[in-house]
Amino acid sequence: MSSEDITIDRTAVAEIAPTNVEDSSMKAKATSLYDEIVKKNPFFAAGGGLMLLGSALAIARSAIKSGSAFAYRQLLIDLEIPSKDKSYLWFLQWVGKYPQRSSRQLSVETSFHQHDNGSVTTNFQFVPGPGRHLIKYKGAYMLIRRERSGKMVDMTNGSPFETVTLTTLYRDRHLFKDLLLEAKELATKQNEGKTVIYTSWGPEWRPFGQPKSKRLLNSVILDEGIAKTILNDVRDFMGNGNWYFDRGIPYRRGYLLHGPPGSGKTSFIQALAGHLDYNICILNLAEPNLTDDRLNHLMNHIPERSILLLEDVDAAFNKREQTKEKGFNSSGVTFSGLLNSLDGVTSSEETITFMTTNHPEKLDPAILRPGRIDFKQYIGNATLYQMEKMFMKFYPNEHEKCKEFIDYCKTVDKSKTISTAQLQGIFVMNKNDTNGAISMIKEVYRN
Ligand SMILES: Nc1ncnc2c1ncn2[C@@H]1O[C@H](COP(=O)(O)OP(=O)(O)OP(=O)(O)O)[C@@H](O)[C@H]1O
Repeated sequence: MSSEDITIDRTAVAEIAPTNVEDSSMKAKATSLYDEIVKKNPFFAAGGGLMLLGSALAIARSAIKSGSAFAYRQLLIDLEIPSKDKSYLWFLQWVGKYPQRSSRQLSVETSFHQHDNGSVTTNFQFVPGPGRHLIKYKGAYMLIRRERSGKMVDMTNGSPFETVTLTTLYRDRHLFKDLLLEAKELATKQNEGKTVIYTSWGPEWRPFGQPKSKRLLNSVILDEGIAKTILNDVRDFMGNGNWYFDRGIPYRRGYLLHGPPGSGKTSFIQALAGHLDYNICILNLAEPNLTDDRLNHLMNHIPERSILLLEDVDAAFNKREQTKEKGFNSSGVTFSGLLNSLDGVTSSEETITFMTTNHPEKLDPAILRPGRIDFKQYIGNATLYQMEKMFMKFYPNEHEKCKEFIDYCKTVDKSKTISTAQLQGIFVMNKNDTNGAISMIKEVYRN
């Protein structure tokens, strides 16, 4: 080190020295102040200092917490799908088939698939069970949380309420819509060419079993011209939406099919729904725990593209009689409840309601007014026309035997009738035996 350096250093020391003197006196003051406040103060001695320290830490922790919640809100986005929403089942089906998925908690969903030849296969689908799962969708990671509410149980069907929450980066939020549309498309594709039959589960409509292969319209044999007349009327109604809207008339039409049991009323309505590419919502008004409120709610929440079928509509007209064993023995639906529900259906889509009854004489004339029932059709027991058609359907090419069968039926007293369901039963029991079918019908008529 040169002498010049030493000189400079000394000068620097000389400059700094007074400051250091000031500093050390300040430090001494601070120390004595600290001793005064902290060491000699009984409050601090009693742990107040620790309390202050704890509070400072708590504040810091809550600041970190709210900071991270803020960051979460800014960076991530959640989508909740409750089990009551339509898209819930679509999503579970979709994710069950999604390949890029990592889940360790699985739930099984068993379904039966009926093939066209009638055989049934069982399918097990593994869907994410309650817990956390991760998927990668269109390049974005999504966390799936499926949660079951332990306390809240859906009283109508005993199942716990569930939610699925999807979480992803805020910038990928548009993918939620893509994903749900994809799930809906998949569900629709699975139902293509099939008829979904909905039944009521408490206040909601739920698919009953797997979608069924469409029943061909001509497989239900009604008396001459009836099927065509009904089909034309429904088609005409469906094609005239604007006419109704322009005149402010509710866009709905009610049909009543009445007649003896087993004449094909329900089968025809199901086949008609399939023919029009509609699903069907079936509600039996004789159901003992169906109330006016439930009926009203269900009728106002019909799934899209569905025909509503109210079976045994006369049940609403039964007098409430009390029996010793069962209390009130009629259904919970009242006549005025049914009328209100029929009048109150508010849907932007068309509403097609079919009603069936075996006892039209029990219906109050109030239900028969247009707007409630616009089209009434009797579907009776088998006529000769239907007998011939059914015989030829079961035994194609057996023209001779068909003639023999019909000739015999012509001789039978007109007061003796047989339902088409009974007739089908005879043919089913004699699959390849026309003689067996002929002798069996003779037997039936004799008794
Ligand atoms: N006209 C018909 N053509 C073809 N099959 C029929 C016909 N009528 C009845 N069947 C068969 O009989 C069974 C019962 O028919 P369906 O339930 O449709 O009768 P329904 O008139 O609705 O009876 P209910 O009034 O008791 O409800 C079905 O398997 C159906 O296939």
